[in-house]
Amino acid sequence: MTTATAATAAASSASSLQSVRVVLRVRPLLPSEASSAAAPCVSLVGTRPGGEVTVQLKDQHTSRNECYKVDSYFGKDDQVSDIFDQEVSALIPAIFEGTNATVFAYGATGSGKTYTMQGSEDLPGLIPLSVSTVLARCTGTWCSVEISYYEVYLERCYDLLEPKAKEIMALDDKDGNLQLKGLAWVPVRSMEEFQEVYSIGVQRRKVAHTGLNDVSSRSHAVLSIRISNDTVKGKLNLIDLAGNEDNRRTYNEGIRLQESSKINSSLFALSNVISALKKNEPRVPYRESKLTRILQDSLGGNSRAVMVACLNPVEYQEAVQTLSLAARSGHMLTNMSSASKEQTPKVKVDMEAKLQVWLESKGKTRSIQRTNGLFSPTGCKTPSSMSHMKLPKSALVSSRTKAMDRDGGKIKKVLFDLGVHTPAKNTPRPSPRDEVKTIKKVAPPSLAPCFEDRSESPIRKVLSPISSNVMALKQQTADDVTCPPSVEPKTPIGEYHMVEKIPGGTPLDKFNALGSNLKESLIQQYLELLNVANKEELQQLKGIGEKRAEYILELREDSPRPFKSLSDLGNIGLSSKQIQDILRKTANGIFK
Ligand SMILES: Nc1ncnc2c1ncn2[C@@H]1O[C@H](COP(=O)(O)OP(=O)(O)OP(=O)(O)O)[C@@H](O)[C@H]1O
Repeated sequence: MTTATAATAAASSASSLQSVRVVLRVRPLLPSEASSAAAPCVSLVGTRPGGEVTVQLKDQHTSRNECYKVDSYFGKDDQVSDIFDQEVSALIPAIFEGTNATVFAYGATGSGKTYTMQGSEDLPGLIPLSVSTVLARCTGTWCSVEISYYEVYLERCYDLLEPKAKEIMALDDKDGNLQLKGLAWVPVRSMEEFQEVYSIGVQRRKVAHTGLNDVSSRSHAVLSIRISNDTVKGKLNLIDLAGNEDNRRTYNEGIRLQESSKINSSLFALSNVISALKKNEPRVPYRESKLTRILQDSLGGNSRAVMVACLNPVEYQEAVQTLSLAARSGHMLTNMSSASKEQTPKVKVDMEAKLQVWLESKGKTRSIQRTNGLFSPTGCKTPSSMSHMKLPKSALVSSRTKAMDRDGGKIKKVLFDLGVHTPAKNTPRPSPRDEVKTIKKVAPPSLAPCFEDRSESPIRKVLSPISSNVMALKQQTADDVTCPPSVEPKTPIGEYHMVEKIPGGTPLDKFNALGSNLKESLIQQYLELLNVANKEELQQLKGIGEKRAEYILELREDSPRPFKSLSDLGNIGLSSKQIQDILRKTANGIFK
């Protein structure tokens, strides 16, 4: 057992008490990634016996870093069987008492969700491990086991066990209970039977090659195991969610972009549901997406859930996005590097996630390079950091690719060959030669190769009084864990003070200072207006239409003052050029 698993072992007894546990799974570097100059962005900084684990995300290109708390952590040396033993197996006895449970793998595309849920021949995932455990428990009893397997694709449900992709309808019965009309339940009595049925379904699932994953899942796939005996029926849902996608990186177009927009909005809806459940809110928004609708009887109430948040260790932005959405689920974000930072980053991240969903639901994407590249310390990417954009084919053959192999029209039984799952200590680990070890450490890149030349950009000049006041933030401890200090650019908010005197300055210096202060004042007033104006007033502002005004009001519900600096305008989908235009027109208006 590794250090991380030892720390989480103590937590496993506590796991049965929580309704939603969030566990972090960081996959190893793939051979194709190991050769790039990327260093891991995630590290374990502290554990508390029987309690949470603190992880730090750190961007190697900037000084930005964040700490999050999760219920447990599984690193590159941990196996899926460790996750099963410590987090999932505890859910199984409850389904024999009629309680439903859900385990879902959540994360960006290529972060290892399918690897974790489905696994491979040699290293079975949580799905086969769960089925074998359930079957073993049923041996010698009157209990029957059935499985269903379906996917949610473009907001519609399709049965993966039916030869012709049959659509399933989610309906309420007369008692108000959810029924998935048309869904096939197939009895399974052995792992062989399960393998046969499941591998056919796996091949029917919609996957496609994208810019980030050779075999990217385009749907959420739900494998349900239902047990029934004379008195009870219980269900365990095991869900391989489609990856949260950043279309700036995937280069998705057409149908891929449409898929991606639905994927992202349904994941966002899922995080809203979990957030509402965690906060015990009276209304849980199950009906916001098909995914949450079909999980209505397995999320909430006395059901229990485990969210496995999967991370690619070299993708900082993705990691932030994954952990912040998981944090929206009421679980994680607890510590930033200073008291003053405590609120802003969460708000920013939530806004980012919201904006992404909002824009993508309208078929648009936003260029973060254009907005963040100018204003944010995270936006300046070096060519080496962009090397992930077109990955060569992975040297590892994905489990799904293997599962999709055909041999003379006959489906190969390649998913796994497993009887009953044995505890982790007996599970064969990969031989040392199979382990991916190469993690390169690189010197921090210089700022020179940034897309935007900060010193020359006209808007950068306009913004210089704001973005230059970078200050070191105070180090803060989270319980006994310390997150390293960080710096964050801050925009002064509130009273604006005109600099009246520049000691020793020439009349021209004074005049230039006045101009710069006027610009700053204008920006501050504009931001302030966005923070306080009502919808009608917002609509009258240049560059803010009705939809954007509504969106601003929505953001203000989450955070009273969401606009603290110009970079926050990126969060309402305004590019740097648009911001520049707005400010220029506003300034022109003054002199009319
Ligand atoms: N723990 C791991 N150890 C070794 N390789 C892994 C691990 N996790 C994932 N991989 C490899 O990483 C690649 C991407 O994994 P996977 O297909 O599971 O991602 P995903 O999150 O399901 O992506 P998508 O959302 O696009 O379907 C695959 O080649 C897979 O074999």
